[in-house]
Amino acid sequence: MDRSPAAGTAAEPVISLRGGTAVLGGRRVLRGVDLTVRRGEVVALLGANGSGKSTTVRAVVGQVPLTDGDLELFGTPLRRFREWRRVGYVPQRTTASGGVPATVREVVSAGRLSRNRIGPLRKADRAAVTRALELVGMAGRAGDPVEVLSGGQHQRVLIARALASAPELLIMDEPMAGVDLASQEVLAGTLREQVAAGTTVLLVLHELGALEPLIDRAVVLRDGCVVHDGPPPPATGQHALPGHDHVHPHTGADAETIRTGLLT
Ligand SMILES: Nc1ncnc2c1ncn2[C@@H]1O[C@H](COP(=O)(O)OP(=O)(O)OP(=O)(O)O)[C@@H](O)[C@H]1O
Repeated sequence: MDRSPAAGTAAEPVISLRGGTAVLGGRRVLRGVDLTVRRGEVVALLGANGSGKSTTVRAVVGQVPLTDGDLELFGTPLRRFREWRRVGYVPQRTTASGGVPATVREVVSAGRLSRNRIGPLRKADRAAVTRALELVGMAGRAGDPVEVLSGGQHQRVLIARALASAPELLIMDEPMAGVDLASQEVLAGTLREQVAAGTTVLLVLHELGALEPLIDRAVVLRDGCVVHDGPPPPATGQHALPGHDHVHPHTGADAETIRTGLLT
């Protein structure tokens, strides 16, 4: 899919990670990762279980400190970067609430806080929250407690929270994992709209599946190192990549992602 800017002008990097090294639990889990994502690109970060995909995106959003290497977001070194409203982040298999009753609208509204001081949302914020809920097909559930939602609906709410700030860069860690087929369809459509609107996207995936038509480039990790950076591996060939031994914990739901062709 060609969303590149005018011929001859390379889009500027939105994410620039050079030689990223991270240590967790006394182990080097990232060992010199280079990752560049340019404006308008859709990049998939692939690799076996434990290869460092989540750690890489957590480092990009400042949640895991780098012990070595350089990281810039929108051309600004991470330590000086303050414009977090430009970034939407959906972590892996998270829950939207920690036991405190919260409605769908409240959770999504949290995505606007980065634009405001804590306090009542302005009219524009309320409109953005409603729009984000509409994007993921959850506007009719705005007043429901998140506890009553299915896993897939929950994920849609978390993605709406990330979209509520209209981010220029959207980072999602395994957005389809454990998500029912109906929600997969909605999420795929939402992502397609975001990409069409020019949003830059970094997706952690364990396989391209139905999202493949959207992906411009794939970066494959193995043992904390980049072993491929280029065209997405063919759908069936991905598992043939050296070192690919991913365990598939969500067989039922994920098996469907391969066949649905939701984005075609
Ligand atoms: N908080 C932590 N403390 C210690 N080790 C950790 C921590 N988080 C991750 N690791 C280890 O770092 C390595 C990379 O983990 P990471 O979650 O980045 O891999 P991944 O490629 O996202 O895998 P998966 O597909 O299973 O999510 C793994 O060996 C993991 O066990």
